[in-house]
Amino acid sequence: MNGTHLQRSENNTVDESSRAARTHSNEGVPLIEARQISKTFGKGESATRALKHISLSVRSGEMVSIMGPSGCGKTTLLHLLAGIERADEGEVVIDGNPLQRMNDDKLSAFRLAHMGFVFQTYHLIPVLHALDNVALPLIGRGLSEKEAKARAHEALVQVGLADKAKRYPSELSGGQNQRVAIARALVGNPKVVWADEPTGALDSSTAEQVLGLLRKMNEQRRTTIVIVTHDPQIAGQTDRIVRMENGRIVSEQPGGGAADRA
Ligand SMILES: Nc1ncnc2c1ncn2[C@@H]1O[C@H](COP(=O)(O)OP(=O)(O)OP(=O)(O)O)[C@@H](O)[C@H]1O
Repeated sequence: MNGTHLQRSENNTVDESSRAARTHSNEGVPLIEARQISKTFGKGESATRALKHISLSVRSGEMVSIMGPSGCGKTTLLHLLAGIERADEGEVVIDGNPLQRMNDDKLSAFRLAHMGFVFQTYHLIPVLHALDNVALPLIGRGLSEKEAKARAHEALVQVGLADKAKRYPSELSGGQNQRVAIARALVGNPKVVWADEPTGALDSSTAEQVLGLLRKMNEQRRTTIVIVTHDPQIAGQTDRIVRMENGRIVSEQPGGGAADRA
């Protein structure tokens, strides 16, 4: 990653960051590159070849969805791209950084500095209220508690939940918890946000709201977003739909998001 750019983004307010993002010089350049990656779980007769020589390139500022039948390898692909799991073969390069050359500590630090995550089941810490959940990645990066909380508050404003800052996950609805998770994903101004079935547990109107927030993040900050989804309505609003079957990519086609931008 370009350290100078990143530092500048971290010091910006939300409005300044979107202005900086619009003039982002890397726009359209590949940010994520997977080259011939494969992954097998287990050994011998019980082995599952989850991914078979997948190559995929995602441009900076792009919003991409990954679709396909259950068990075809979508989550595994997301985990390999994000460095949550390692490929058996091939390589993943994020903004010029080959993930497989990093040891586990470096990889964790890289994820914390440059990536945000949104999961179907939110993955919020139950004993922390919304503000502290959102502040957590910044505390992990070494920001002071005061600074982290100030930025977390801004992020909660962005997702329309400033008034719920002191609520615990158990006191919020599914949609509200997912908005807190999105605030947590965006608070550090990451280059890329990975979202695994972010609307899978939500009703359709709440799902639309959540997708709207991801799209806003993508449009205003030019955050690159990769979404795994079963929902054609969600995928249809992204720039590109990547379809998988049986551990392979079988097609790629433009989604409605690309047309909206044109
Ligand atoms: N940790 C694991 N150990 C063993 N097998 C695994 C593991 N993780 C995934 N698999 C297998 O790898 C294949 C791909 O799984 P993956 O979760 O990536 O599919 P998916 O397309 O995301 O499915 P779904 O849409 O149901 O979430 C499946 O056959 C799954 O059972």
